[in-house]
Amino acid sequence: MHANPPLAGPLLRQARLKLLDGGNFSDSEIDERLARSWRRSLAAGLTPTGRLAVPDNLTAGELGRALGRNRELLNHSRPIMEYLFEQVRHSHSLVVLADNHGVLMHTLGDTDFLGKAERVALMSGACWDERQRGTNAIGTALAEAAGIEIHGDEHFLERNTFLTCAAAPIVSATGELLGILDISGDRRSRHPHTLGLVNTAARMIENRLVADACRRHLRLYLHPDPAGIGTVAEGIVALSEDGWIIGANRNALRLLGLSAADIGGTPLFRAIDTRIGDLIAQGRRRPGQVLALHGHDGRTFYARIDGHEPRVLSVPKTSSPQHNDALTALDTGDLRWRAAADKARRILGKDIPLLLSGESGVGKELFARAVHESSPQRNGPFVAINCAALPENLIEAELFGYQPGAFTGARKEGYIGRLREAEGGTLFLDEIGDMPLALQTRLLRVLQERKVLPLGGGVAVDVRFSLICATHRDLPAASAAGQFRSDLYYRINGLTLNLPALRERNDFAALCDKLLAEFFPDAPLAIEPALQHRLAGYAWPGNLRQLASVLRTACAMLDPGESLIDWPHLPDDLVDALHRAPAQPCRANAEPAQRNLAALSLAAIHQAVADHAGNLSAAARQLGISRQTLYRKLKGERA
Ligand SMILES: Nc1ncnc2c1ncn2[C@@H]1O[C@H](COP(=O)(O)OP(=O)(O)OP(=O)(O)O)[C@@H](O)[C@H]1O
Repeated sequence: MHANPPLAGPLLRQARLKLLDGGNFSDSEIDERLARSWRRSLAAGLTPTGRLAVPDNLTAGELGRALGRNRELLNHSRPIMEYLFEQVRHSHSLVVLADNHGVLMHTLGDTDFLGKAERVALMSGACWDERQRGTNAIGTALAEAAGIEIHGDEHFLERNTFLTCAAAPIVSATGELLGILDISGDRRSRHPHTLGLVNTAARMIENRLVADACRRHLRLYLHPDPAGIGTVAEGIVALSEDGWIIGANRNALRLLGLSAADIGGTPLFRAIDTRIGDLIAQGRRRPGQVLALHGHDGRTFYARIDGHEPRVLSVPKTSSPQHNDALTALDTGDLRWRAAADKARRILGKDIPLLLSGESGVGKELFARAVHESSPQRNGPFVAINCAALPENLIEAELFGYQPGAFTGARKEGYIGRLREAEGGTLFLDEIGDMPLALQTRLLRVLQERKVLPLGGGVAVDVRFSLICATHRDLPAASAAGQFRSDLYYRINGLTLNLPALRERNDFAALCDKLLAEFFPDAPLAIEPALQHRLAGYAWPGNLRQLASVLRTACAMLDPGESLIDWPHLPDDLVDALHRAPAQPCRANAEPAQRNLAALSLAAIHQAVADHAGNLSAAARQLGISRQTLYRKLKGERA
């Protein structure tokens, strides 16, 4: 990130005159990023003196949903925006946070320098995407994914040339651009250090977000100088239990010579000459102390280790979707899920059996299907067999097939069996831990010899398929207890992946959005933010299966035209369960973004309803209003 060199006034003026005169400026006359941005603005059909075609502000409902989606970004940004505002308080400036579409989420500061129209344009809900407003610091920082200053005549639209703005991107632990932090003011108040200030503040927000997103993981806080640890310049790296980098801030990527694409697909020892076991041991021996680590190129890093307790380690999280396959389509951002998908991709087409473990309903079968669809044999069949659901007397015939007339009741033409049906594709054996012992022996033979012998004799037939097994049982323990053949266990677990329970995932909001979009692809549905926060804190014993079913039911409860899911749409048993569960603190609701009376009162209503787990009478009592008034207000908001 660097400031674009301030353009010499006459040169810029010349280029601008040509821009105004049909866009015939020469790229070499101006900064290259500015030239790219003016070209993009022209390509979007804008003219510097044109009017904004469509009013582009979000409606209150749309803004509410956008705020809900960006809750974490907002929570971590607000204190730093306040700090930033203190620094620029006397310079007639605004501190602005925009989401990754350029929509303003939160603004702080002095609007006296703005006329009425400009005030509207800089309110929460206004969109500053380059395609709508031409070159401007927020839109251009988004398009360039870099910090940038846009001053006066560098703005594309004449109407914005009274501004001076500096903006910097905020990037997640997995390398995704989350939003933009910006300072905008009157062009006469330009200060040479504003961009540096915004860049630093954006890094501070980013570090808070990364540390929070990775709080359940082993984390390294790194710097080449021990005194740099704990400062805004520190690198933060999150590691999975087996030492893979599953999250990092941009400082860490730069220090380690990595890029965002390496997150999720790189073990730490590729960058640093150390093993995860040694790190954990050192962290335990010298908690909180700074260790010296060495890069393979001889460089020394200093690091503080955090989160090295095994309990903490066993609950890891996110990295970045760099692939365009069926697994990516299921990826909603959870670090641990994504690390599992990254590992699965490494064995695609390699004849290594995959064993999926995880609680019931975490999505093992969907994961297995996505592995198949991402693999070279995706055009072959995917044959799924639930070993727990087949009657014991039929399972053998079902799996291995049989010769004509092999047993009473058999089809007279015989049957090739499910294993042979999987030829050239993937065989998915669900609940493999529930397979009877005798059948385990036969299955082991098939897997070893790659041949199937049908019941009733005949010749053994060659089979070729990829094998994925799934279980919610502890197979090593079942092997030790003699309930599962240990040789079969070793045969099927070429790679074991444990899929996280829903309560352990960090992508609850994104998962809800995905499910709602699946149920109603044409209508954007959302969950009321305070309710969503409450749902995110629930234990979800049935995991994704339960969440999908709850959301499907809630959608069915919506009145025609309604698009916001709230407490009255939830099934009673879930409301009861939430009622019994302790309420999670709801910070974002305690700090409403829209600081006007109506929004404050609505926020108070939602907080009260959430505090009483959807019990409207109790919420009304707490608020000192009648139940009917409360209901009317909730209804009125949705109308
Ligand atoms: N990533 C996902 N996106 C959307 N829905 C999902 C996802 N994962 C799981 N589900 C929902 O959860 C249900 C259960 O998923 P799945 O059958 O794959 O889980 P499982 O772990 O194999 O369960 P079991 O152990 O009980 O067989 C699916 O039918 C779907 O409704």
